[in-house]
Amino acid sequence: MAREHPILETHELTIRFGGHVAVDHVSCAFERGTLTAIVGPNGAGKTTYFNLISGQLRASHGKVVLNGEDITRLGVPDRTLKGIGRAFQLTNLFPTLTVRENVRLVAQAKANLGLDLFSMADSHVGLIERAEHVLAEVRLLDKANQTVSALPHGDQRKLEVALLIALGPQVLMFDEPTAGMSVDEVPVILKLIQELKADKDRTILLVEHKMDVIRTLADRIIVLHNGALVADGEPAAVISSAVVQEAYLGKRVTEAAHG
Ligand SMILES: Nc1ncnc2c1ncn2[C@@H]1O[C@H](COP(=O)(O)OP(=O)(O)OP(=O)(O)O)[C@@H](O)[C@H]1O
Repeated sequence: MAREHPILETHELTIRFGGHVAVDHVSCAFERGTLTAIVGPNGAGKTTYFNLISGQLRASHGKVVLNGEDITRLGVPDRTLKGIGRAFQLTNLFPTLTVRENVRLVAQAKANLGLDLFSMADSHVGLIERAEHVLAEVRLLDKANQTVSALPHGDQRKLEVALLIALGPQVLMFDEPTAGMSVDEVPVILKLIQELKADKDRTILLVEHKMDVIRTLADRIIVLHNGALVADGEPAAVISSAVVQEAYLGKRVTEAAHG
């Protein structure tokens, strides 16, 4: 069977801040329907690499290619429209509106109907249905009528994922999705990401420090170190590789990974 081209590619992607090369000629391809964890020590360039892919930062050199199209020169809104969705970037929730209204507004924006809450939307059955479908996917349908400000923190994070999904992204990017979560909330978000992963049309990139999370979710790990890609492969092989043990994981984290 002929292989499709990867959904997302970076070619020699590089950014310099003054004399410091934060992301250094990173070439990597991400296949449809896979979840790749991006790991590396603090300051390795993981978030900067994410920013270059989602458009928050412009590359000094190299390219970002989505579905075969060079999107390097596009800003965040255009990249979002083309299918790159980044979670937990901003708290975009409307706190005084209900859960359903929040998702419906995003679905409405996606449908290019504008952001007027009181426009035709309430009679717009399709948008409501779309919102409810998304809420069912993140297991929030039973809270559709609740005001966002009254939701527990974990449900607000689920709602953020719902807003992301309502945009219909092909690539979903999560930067430390469990950071700041309580022990009760972590499994909920992990299960949610696992369920999102089950949809083979979606490609997920995950920046994560916790090895147990990576082991649970990732099909593949790439390792950044000093801005450069130093390892790439299946989780077990990458975690046990000498380069990762020495350059990144170290004894302490390895112990944590088995703990
Ligand atoms: N806007 C900026 N201006 C100058 N330097 C920056 C900027 N953004 C990031 N850097 C530098 O680039 C390097 C990579 O930072 P980045 O935040 O991408 O690392 P990281 O791997 O995500 O780290 P962490 O795991 O701590 O979040 C760091 O040395 C950081 O100080």
